[in-house]
Amino acid sequence: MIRVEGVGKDFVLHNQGGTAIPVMERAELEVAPGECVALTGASGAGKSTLMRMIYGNYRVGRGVIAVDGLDVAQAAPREILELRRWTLGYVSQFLRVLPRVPTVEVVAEPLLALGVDEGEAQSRAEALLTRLNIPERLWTLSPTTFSGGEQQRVNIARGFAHEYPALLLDEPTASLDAANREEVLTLIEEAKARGAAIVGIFHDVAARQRLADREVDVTAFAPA
Ligand SMILES: Nc1ncnc2c1ncn2[C@@H]1O[C@H](COP(=O)(O)OP(=O)(O)OP(=O)(O)O)[C@@H](O)[C@H]1O
Repeated sequence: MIRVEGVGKDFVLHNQGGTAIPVMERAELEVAPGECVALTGASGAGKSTLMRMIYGNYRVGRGVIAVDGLDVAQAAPREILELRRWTLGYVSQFLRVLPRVPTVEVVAEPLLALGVDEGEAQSRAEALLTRLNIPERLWTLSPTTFSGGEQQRVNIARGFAHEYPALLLDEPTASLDAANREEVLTLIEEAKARGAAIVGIFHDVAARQRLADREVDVTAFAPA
């Protein structure tokens, strides 16, 4: 479902005379449906960079990144948007939303974008918010003023609203208490069980050991 082959990347520092800093070389990764692969390696090793390339946020310098058969490295922006709508979900560490949009709409939005009926999208959003212990009185408010943990749970609810065949998870349990962490781990296990291919960054070692079928240390992809 996700295949990374011979991927390399340089960051070009435009504000420093266009200096090119190589950050990755010969990256390889393969994730099958129903499998969870954890990216490991010290801070700065390139875990987030690889994940952002898979999502199409960072341009791929060299090599192939195929997601459900689409080469993200060569795809047109329109194809990447389609891939994100239907196939590839991404739960980043931080929630980014438009101001004044109610929480329940933030969560339902990926379903509405797929043409799911409004009532159905709303009830799926409400079920996820309930599961993730976001009190009902907050559903009609914008999440912009929520606590860090509440925002993270809204972000997770949004990322799990549609059953994406492939998921990228960046520290999904980072600021959660024990009960909510458990709920999120269960959601991820359910996604695996229905066949989602998952790439995750988990600094939470116990979470990583529980969820990951394999670990890939990105330090191996450091430029020589
Ligand atoms: N937009 C950017 N421009 C220039 N350099 C960048 C950019 N993004 C990341 N880097 C550099 O690429 C390297 C890898 O960073 P990355 O964030 O991928 O590491 P990481 O393994 O995810 O680290 P952490 O665990 O701390 O999040 C770092 O040296 C970082 O400074």
